[in-house]
Amino acid sequence: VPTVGSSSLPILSYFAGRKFMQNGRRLLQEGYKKYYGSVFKVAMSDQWIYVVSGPSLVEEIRSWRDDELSLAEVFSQTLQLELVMGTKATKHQYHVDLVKNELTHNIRVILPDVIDELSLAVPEHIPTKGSEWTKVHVLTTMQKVVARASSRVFVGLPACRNQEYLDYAISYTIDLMNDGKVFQKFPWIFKPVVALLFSNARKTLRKSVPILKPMIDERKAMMAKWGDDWQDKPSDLLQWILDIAVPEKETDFDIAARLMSINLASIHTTSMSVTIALFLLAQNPEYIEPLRAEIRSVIEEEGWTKAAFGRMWKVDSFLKEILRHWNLGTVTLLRRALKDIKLRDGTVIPRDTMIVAATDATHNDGAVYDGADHFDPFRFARMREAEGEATKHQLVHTSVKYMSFGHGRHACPGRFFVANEIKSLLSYLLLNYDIKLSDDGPWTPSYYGLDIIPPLGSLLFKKRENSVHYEAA
Ligand code: HEM
Repeated sequence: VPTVGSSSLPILSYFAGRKFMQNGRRLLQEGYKKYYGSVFKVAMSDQWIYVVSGPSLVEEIRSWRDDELSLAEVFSQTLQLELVMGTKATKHQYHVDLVKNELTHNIRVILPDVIDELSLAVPEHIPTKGSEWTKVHVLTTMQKVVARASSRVFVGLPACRNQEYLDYAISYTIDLMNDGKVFQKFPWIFKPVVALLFSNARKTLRKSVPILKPMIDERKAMMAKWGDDWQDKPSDLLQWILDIAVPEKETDFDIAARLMSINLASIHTTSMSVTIALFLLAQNPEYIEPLRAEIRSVIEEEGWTKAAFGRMWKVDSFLKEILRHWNLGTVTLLRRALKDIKLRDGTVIPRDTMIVAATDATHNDGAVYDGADHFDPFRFARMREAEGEATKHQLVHTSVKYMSFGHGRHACPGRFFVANEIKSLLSYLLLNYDIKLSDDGPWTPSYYGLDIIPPLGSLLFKKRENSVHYEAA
């Protein structure tokens, strides 16, 4: 397997790995061009990653079984997940299926709650006065708003308004990443002890348990009294988890660990995407009116409903184009080989290495998208207008050409929910606020290692005179 950006010799590849943090995106694009349709490898400071490109290899990767190429095992060793979260939540991840099935099928029912929560959380976190411009740090504000709206459907009231719980929900991801950096410094034999004694994520998770406990106890009492169903039985992730966890005799810690796993997958991905969207709008004010006009007209006809968000083709396209052009990670479909994997072309991916798809390079390939290096907010809306193409170019549709949510069996199960959540939030913001750049200036997209660096500055927000009353239909 050819190497890009370094020598294969261990010491040289170590230094190349450090360089990868700065110029990883360029190296992946270089490897993609040179070895399109085959496999190349790049050095990261602690491991090699094998990169595939082209439709047939992406299809091949996604077709391997989980006991051969595993998504769950990608970070489980480096982050010592079993010790941080316990065996139950790491080994039997039924909470992922609950997102895929229950959450997705209930979007119409839970959307009014999301909208209700947003309508309270946004003015609280964007406290404008009269017609003055107010400077707002966008990423941290969106984390708080998204954590609260998402928690409304993950744990319901009152925990979704408990600031301490929300802080844990937000910090869990950051704690895990910081833990990973600490664990990396120890030989494997000491990692379990270090994880048990020093993991911040484990501490955060433990601190969330007493906050959730009264709700868990109350719901368990209702389940004991009424069985499977009762009037006003909550429709939220906590309840769907309890429906399985209680007969399985899982502990409160196991239940909290499942909730935190979903917070991990959802809060930062969503808030980063919204933050990028807001900066792009402030930097390109000409995008705002077409979006606002579309939002206003469909909400006037349909109310704040799933049907309305389904008809927002321009908003959908704008969001899809953001993730096409600046995907949150340069690669997706991350998998760890649990044994030597022999691909159809004879390439062998050695056991215990990571294999990924070159998502950013594919998305920015001129042969895949016309004018790929140009951000074209309404490209997907135009593509949908062609005969028979209306669903193929929706935000939630994945393919070998569009892998921002992965592709195949493990494609992001939260994407249907998040498409509605982001559209609700963006609609609320655009109808109620004017937005412009602050003296922090515009966002210049860049990546560190495999990840995008989201906008870290502030924007100015001003309440619009003709704000739209926000009410779930
Ligand atoms: C813009 C926001 C989001 C992006 C860009 C995103 C992207 C992704 C990607 C790339 C994957 C890996 C897919 C693969 O490797 O094949 C993934 C997995 C996952 N996502 Fe998302 N996601 C987002 C929001 C959410 C939300 C809101 C939830 C929950 C409500 C969620 C839940 C999950 C879960 C549980 C998995 C693991 C799937 C599995 O293990 O099979 N995501 N997501």
